[in-house]
Amino acid sequence: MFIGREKELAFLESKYSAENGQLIVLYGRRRVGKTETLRQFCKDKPHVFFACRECTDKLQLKSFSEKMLREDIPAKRYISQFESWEQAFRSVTDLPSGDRKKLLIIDEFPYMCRGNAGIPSILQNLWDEVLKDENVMIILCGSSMSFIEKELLAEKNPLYGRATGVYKMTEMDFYDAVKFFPDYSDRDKVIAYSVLGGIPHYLKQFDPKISLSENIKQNILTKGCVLYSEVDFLLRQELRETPIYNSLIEAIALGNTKLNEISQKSLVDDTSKTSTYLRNLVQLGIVAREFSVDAGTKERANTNRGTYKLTDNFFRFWYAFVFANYSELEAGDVDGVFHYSVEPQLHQFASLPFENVCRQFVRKLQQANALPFRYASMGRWTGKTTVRDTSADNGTRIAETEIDILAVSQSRREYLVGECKFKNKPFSYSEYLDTIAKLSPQKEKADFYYELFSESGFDEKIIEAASNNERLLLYNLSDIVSGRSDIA
Ligand SMILES: Nc1ncnc2c1ncn2[C@@H]1O[C@H](COP(=O)(O)OP(=O)(O)OP(=O)(O)O)[C@@H](O)[C@H]1O
Repeated sequence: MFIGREKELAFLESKYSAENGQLIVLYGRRRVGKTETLRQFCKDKPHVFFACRECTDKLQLKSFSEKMLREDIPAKRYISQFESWEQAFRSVTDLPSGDRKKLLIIDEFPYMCRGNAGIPSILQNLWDEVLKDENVMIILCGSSMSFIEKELLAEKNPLYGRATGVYKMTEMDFYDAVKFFPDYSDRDKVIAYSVLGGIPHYLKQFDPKISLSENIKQNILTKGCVLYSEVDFLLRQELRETPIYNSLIEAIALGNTKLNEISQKSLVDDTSKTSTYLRNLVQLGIVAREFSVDAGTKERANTNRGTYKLTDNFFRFWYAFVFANYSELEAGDVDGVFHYSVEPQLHQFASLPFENVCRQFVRKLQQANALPFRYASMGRWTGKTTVRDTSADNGTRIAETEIDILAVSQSRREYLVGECKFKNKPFSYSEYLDTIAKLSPQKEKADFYYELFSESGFDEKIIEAASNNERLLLYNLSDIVSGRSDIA
């Protein structure tokens, strides 16, 4: 069953119905669902779908010719193979499609270019000369992010400026991801998303008919299953020096977030080298460099600033529980690892991804105009604040603090402070007071709203406070997971 991807399909449809030739580049990390989305898009349209292989240029041209000459085009009557790529690409204009667009999809386009570096310039000449004015749509698809971003779309590339649309596919959001296990409880949906993230290939490995625990055991921890070896496979495919990347990712998974911490922990010990390696992981969509929501452009440009987080939930899980227990799992002790390592920590492990789910929920509220104001930026806030400390001389001290969600309006006169709790007890009134205290010094200058998100509800005192305060909004797990915007 095909799930989600409405935005991607709407983008492709809008290009399909536009006049003039369309040259589209669609790319994204491996397993993100590019091929499946393209198949869904073209399933009710006349089209040619060519998947490039890693092979010589001659073989590629031969396979491409066979594919095109299977269509009812004039060339099939007098040749059995195209002599050149120029001739082959030109034949797109002959594809029979009635009055619809002639649609050619080239999947794994980087393989084609690897076999023949001249392909982009052949395509560019033909595009300028003929194709751009024809009723054609050519989609170039690829997963090699560095090739697409640094070469194909770079200024020096012949195809630069020709593409009429460029779309980078990213992982599914929480709301689409949980459609892979519709019968799970809300709590298990959050935990399953915390384990697998939004990559459809990973989500698909879970059997929605069996429990979350059984799925983790059978489909991640058991040697031989797809997800057991996926991380290794992906790193080997995309990067050289996998041992170094392994130690860097493990360092981040263990909670090291700053460049020098990661450098020391992974024993790379050279921050500029570490920074280069991390950049590659960011490009692959495995790691993200985060800044406090109020960080300026100067801070963001400084390579030593920012904190690193694993954005890919599955990688985070894999390094925390598979990599860390590799010998036991290799020996087949799945139940032992699950019982002693995964089960006791799983709930706590989900609390960080839960914050991300709540941010996605806030974004939904904004899209539905269900927030008290429109925010211009939203994210985690980190900074210094004054906290109560009875042991200090004046009863207070300055401490580093974090706010899970801070949304700020364009005028910076409205602030929404969100706190997320994924735990087995209700959000308490004193935790609410702690939240209020975090940004207290600036409060007089702006309007503050509080939104609290809790897995296990709220204590009576907060519920009463919220009933008398329209600037305090409470959201339960079922509100957040359903994504409904009419509850505020
Ligand atoms: N929207 C979706 N709904 C359901 N299953 C999906 C969806 N997208 C992808 N999948 C499944 O996830 C797996 C990976 O998808 P796909 O092959 O399209 O990814 P890709 O980005 O083309 O990967 P690669 O670059 O590694 O070839 C496939 O088994 C596919 O069936």
